[in-house]
Amino acid sequence: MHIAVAGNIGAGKTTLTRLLAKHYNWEANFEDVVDNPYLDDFYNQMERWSFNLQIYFLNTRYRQILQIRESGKEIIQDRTIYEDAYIFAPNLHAMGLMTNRDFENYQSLFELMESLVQPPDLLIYLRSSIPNLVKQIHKRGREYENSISIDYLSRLNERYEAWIHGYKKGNLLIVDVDNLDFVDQPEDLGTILNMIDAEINGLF
Ligand SMILES: Nc1ncnc2c1ncn2[C@@H]1O[C@H](COP(=O)(O)OP(=O)(O)O)[C@@H](O)[C@H]1O
Ligand SMILES: Nc1ncnc2c1ncn2[C@H]1C[C@H](O)[C@@H](COP(=O)(O)O)O1
Repeated sequence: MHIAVAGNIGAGKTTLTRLLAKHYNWEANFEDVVDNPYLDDFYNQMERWSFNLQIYFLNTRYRQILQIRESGKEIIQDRTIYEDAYIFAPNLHAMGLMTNRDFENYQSLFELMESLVQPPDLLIYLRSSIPNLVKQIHKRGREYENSISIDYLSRLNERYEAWIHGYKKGNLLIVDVDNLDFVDQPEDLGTILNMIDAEINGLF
């Protein structure tokens, strides 16, 4: 079984992935942030590093999906390849931070990869307002993320909402996280677990 957690920067994906992996005894697969060789440079100079970063994420995410399916284990994944290809990359292109030829090249590679992978059995989308994202990005305190603007987050959020609205690849659970403190309030985590239990029971 492949469960994936999707959501904008700071929505709580990594935190929830950890909690769910522990609760259900699933294996957790995280995205490559600490060892990412481009992220710091990207936030300093987006136009210069956007293509490099997108190829890096595409490569690492694709390898993750292949490994998830080959393992046959129950795995929860922190962010999907669809978010790279349907949200981040087109947003950079639309903002003039990725050239047409780089974006076409990227899309062509993604189309090939997409034809070879299966979507998750369950996608959990963490929906968050911009003020909540800003608060949680600051709480996390990664220095290179200080340059993230409200405009950038808002554009991403609009693309997330459009993507989720049309998501038909598999089962989808939407969780509004603005008023859910699953870090310090056990009953809020309980609310999410009940929602997930209902989804999982419906899968089998
Ligand atoms: N629902 C929540 N309630 C309280 N704190 C949260 C919640 N979700 C995330 N956080 C905190 O916000 C910060 C960012 O969360 P994180 O899981 O790293 O987000 P993401 O992986 O989506 O970027 C972390 O410090 C985390 O503890
Ligand atoms: N595809 C991506 N393009 C640009 N930036 C990305 C992409 N995927 C992740 N990121 C960034 C956003 C954050 O700064 C870090 C970690 O993501 P998070 O949502 O905090 O888990 O990588």
